[in-house]
Order: sequence, then structure tokens, then C-alpha cells
Amino acid sequence: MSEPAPALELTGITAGYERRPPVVRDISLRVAAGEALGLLGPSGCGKSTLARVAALLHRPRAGTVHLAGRRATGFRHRAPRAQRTRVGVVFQQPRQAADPRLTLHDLIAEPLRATGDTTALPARVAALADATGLGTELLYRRPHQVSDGQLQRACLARALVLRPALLICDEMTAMLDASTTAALVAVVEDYRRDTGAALLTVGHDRALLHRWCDRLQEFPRERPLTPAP
Ligand SMILES: Nc1ncnc2c1ncn2[C@@H]1O[C@H](COP(=O)(O)OP(=O)(O)OP(=O)(O)O)[C@@H](O)[C@H]1O
Repeated sequence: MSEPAPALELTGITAGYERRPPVVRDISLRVAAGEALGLLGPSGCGKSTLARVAALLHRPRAGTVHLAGRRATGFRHRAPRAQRTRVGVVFQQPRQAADPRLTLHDLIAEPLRATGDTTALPARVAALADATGLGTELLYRRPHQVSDGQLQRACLARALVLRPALLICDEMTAMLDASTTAALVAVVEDYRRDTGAALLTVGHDRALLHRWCDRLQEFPRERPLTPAP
């Protein structure tokens, strides 16, 4: 039997902002089906930018993204919905990522509601709230009424609500205490065990990524823009 296509394949990705020089240059990586890859790099090297490209949230200037063997870049507008919903993503700063007007319940439920499949919604939200340790009372609060850790739990639940085949965690635990970090890592591990999903996690904490991932890859060092004297 032939091997399944990689969950994620980035080829020659160059990306940046506005008219400034690119912050990510010609980067390629591959996450095999079911694999957990940790991408390590110092602050500011472009990890979050690359994570957003992989999550189809930032259009690269050059290069391609393939998800499960299908090209997900090069469309005139956004990638098709079926491609976008294959990827769940959790960012470092839950307060920047979460809509402040939504209750945690609606934050988790929104991607599922958008599919129109509301029959599964109550059970799915309840199961994810339970898995991420969010009690019923917390579910009806808004972001400003909960802690960063509680909000990040909801962001992880939201990222999993459509059962993505690939989860991308961009420094997901960087602002959390040790017990919340352990709880969220356990949620991701359980999810991967149950579904066979792949994981790309980016960060600078080698020990954490080493514990969490099957394989680590260093973010390629930036070539100096001007030659050293
Ligand atoms: N929205 C944006 N507009 C303009 N420049 C940006 C934007 N986001 C990031 N950058 C710049 O791109 C570069 C790489 O940032 P990025 O957040 O991808 O790095 P990082 O490795 O994830 O850093 P950190 O670990 O500190 O989050 C930085 O110089 C940053 O200032």
C-alpha cells in the first residue's frame, strides 16, 4: 500500500508584510500524516508568519501549501472551505485571537455553526468543554470575564470543533502556567490519539517541544541581509 500523503507540505515559502522585505524566505517543511513536528526558532524569526501561511490565513509571496496532498494555495481568493476546515489553529495570544463579543460557548461553537450542521453542536461543544476543563458556568462568560488560561482552553476547543486533520499550535502555551500547559498538551495528545491528526507546533521552548513532538526541526537561520565586514 502506498504511504498516505503528508498532512502538510510547505514548499519554497516566502512571506512578509506589505512592501517590506520578506520575514520568511524560501522555507520548506513536511509533516507526515499523523506526525507531530516541532518547529523551533528564536523570537522574531518568522515562526508565527509561517504558521499563518500553513493555516491558510496569510497568503505567501511565493511557494505552495499542500494539505493531505491537495494544493491549498494559488486560488484567486481564499482556499476552498473544505481545505480551510482541515486545519485548526491556536495562537499565542488568546485575547488577540478571540472575538470579545462572544461567550466562550459561542466562540467554540461558531465554526460548527458556520457549516450549518447544528444538530451535532450541543454534544460537540459539551464534549470539548469537558475535555478542556471548562465548567458550564465559564462557558457563558465573555473573554474579559475569564483568565488567559481559561480563554486559551476555549481557543483550543474552538480549533478542534471541526475535527481538523492538522492542528497548528503557535506558541500555544507561552503565556500559561505549568499546570494549564500540561492540561492543554494532554488535550492535544488525546485528540491526536483518538483521531490520528497531525500536529505542527512552533515555539522556542526546546524541552517542551521535545516532550510533545515526534520530531524537531530548527527554523532555518536567516541569511544576513548585508555581508559581514
Ligand atoms: N502583521 C504584521 N505586520 C508587519 N510586520 C509583522 C506582522 N507580524 C509580524 N511582523 C514582523 O515579522 C517578523 C516575524 O514575526 P513573527 O511573529 O512571524 O515571528 P515569531 O518567530 O513568531 O516571533 P515571536 O516568537 O516573537 O512571536 C517580525 O519582525 C515582526 O515584526
